[in-house]
Amino acid sequence: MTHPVLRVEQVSKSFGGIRALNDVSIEIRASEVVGLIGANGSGKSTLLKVLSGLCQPDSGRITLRGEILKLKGVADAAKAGIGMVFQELSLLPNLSVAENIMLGHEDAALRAGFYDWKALRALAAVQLGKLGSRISPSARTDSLSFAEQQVVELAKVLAIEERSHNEPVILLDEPTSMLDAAHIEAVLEQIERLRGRSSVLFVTHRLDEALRVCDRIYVLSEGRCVAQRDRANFGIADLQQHMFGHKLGVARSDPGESPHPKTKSGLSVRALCRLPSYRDINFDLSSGEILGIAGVAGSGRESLCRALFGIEPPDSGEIVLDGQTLQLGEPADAVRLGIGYVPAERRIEGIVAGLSILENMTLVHLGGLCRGPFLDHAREKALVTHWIKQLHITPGAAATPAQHLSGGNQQKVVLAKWLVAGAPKILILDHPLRGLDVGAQRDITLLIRELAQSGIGILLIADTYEELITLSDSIIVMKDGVVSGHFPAATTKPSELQILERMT
Ligand SMILES: Nc1ncnc2c1ncn2[C@@H]1O[C@H](COP(=O)(O)OP(=O)(O)OP(=O)(O)O)[C@@H](O)[C@H]1O
Repeated sequence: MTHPVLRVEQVSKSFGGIRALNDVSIEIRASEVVGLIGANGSGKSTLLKVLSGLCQPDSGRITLRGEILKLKGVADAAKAGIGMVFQELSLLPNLSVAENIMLGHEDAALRAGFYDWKALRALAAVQLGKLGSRISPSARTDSLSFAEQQVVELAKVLAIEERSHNEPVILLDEPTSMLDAAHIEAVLEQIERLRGRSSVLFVTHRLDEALRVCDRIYVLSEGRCVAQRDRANFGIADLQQHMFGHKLGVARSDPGESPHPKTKSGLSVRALCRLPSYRDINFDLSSGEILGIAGVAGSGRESLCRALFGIEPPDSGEIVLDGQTLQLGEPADAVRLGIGYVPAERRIEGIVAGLSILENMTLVHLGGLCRGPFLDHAREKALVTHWIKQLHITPGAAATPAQHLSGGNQQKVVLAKWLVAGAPKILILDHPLRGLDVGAQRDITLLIRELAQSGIGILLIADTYEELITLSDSIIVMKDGVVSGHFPAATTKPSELQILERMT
């Protein structure tokens, strides 16, 4: 067995009264891919922040290759050979591949005070070569495909190898959570390539991914490390048992469940067009129906959803709700008319970081929570407390600032925002399960069904084909800005959707 490269011993970290890490001990051996999984709020990101120098532990010891490690910031971590790849790509699109890979370390290519561009490209080519890549170092980054950009991102992290004169330790924070199926595959392939060049700590909510690429897996629960085993000795059910203390049932439609109470009321979209994003879009969404939209990034589906919430008005066409033609100049119009929107980019569009859970949940509905001219604080508090409990939001104090919540818990707050003041007529859900642990995914899946059962029409963009098929009643496929097909979900297979999305 190889020796540990990185050893974390009894590390603790608290934020106010919250113990985010409680005596956590883990180790990563040379050339090993180690998985780190846990429910939302279990401490995964906090551990990565400690290891990348973004925050200091309160107690405990970290050693790297036998030497005690004290990190005052990310620059210290990079010097020691620890690099982090964040959820989203951090490359500068208008720079060349070589400039991105060597960013911050261009002095390695300085000759008599001038940049030697040939030397810079050669240094970058060395990093790309480590991953067996043939991408040209002089290519502009925004001319590359997503998968190629991901290779550049990893090559950039691998460049710390020369600076630290050691095999790097690479921290991957949910690198697949924002991606569609094809891109997830590309990232998992890159992780396989990293094995043997570096030691990797891989955080993911997708247990099947952890079981596929990791040699060993650690499970965190409420800030403690509760299990650690080789991949071969774990199964999905065991992992869930350790994460939640019990096995989870599967949130599938019960075949005996009565059909959604669909009615003739609902949303109709006619000849909607916004060039170059989409054109001639037509569909109906009845009350109580869940309509899934399949399509790859750039198919126009995100832009279409934004039009239906008044963020990006269409050039032409008609949006009709319950027989009334809507003029959606801005999101406030959509909210007033009963349309809710849970965006994919919740941390940017969904959450106001400086406000509390309570303020975030009630922000768009204050009018509906008033008794006469005054805000009914008791009712507001009772509703917010109800949804905190219903969605298992932790920490559960309504006054907690939203920026102190883990990513998954922030997401639950954004969803609750549309539920506190009575149901909207139409709810647009853009990747509603993204970033949630498997338990929360199951809770939200059941909740989405209940919302549809209660008569809300739901327009859904999902992370995976399976999620789209399981949740939807019917599915439209968008390709290059037009609707290329409309199918009942029950008889559609994931492979068919994949072909339809990419068919030319
Ligand atoms: N800056 C902060 N201030 C206060 N509390 C914080 C802060 N950062 C994290 N926490 C709390 O620490 C706990 C662990 O959070 P962390 O983000 O590490 O969880 P996580 O496992 O990464 O969750 P997720 O899967 O949802 O991203 C949570 O209860 C969170 O609310």
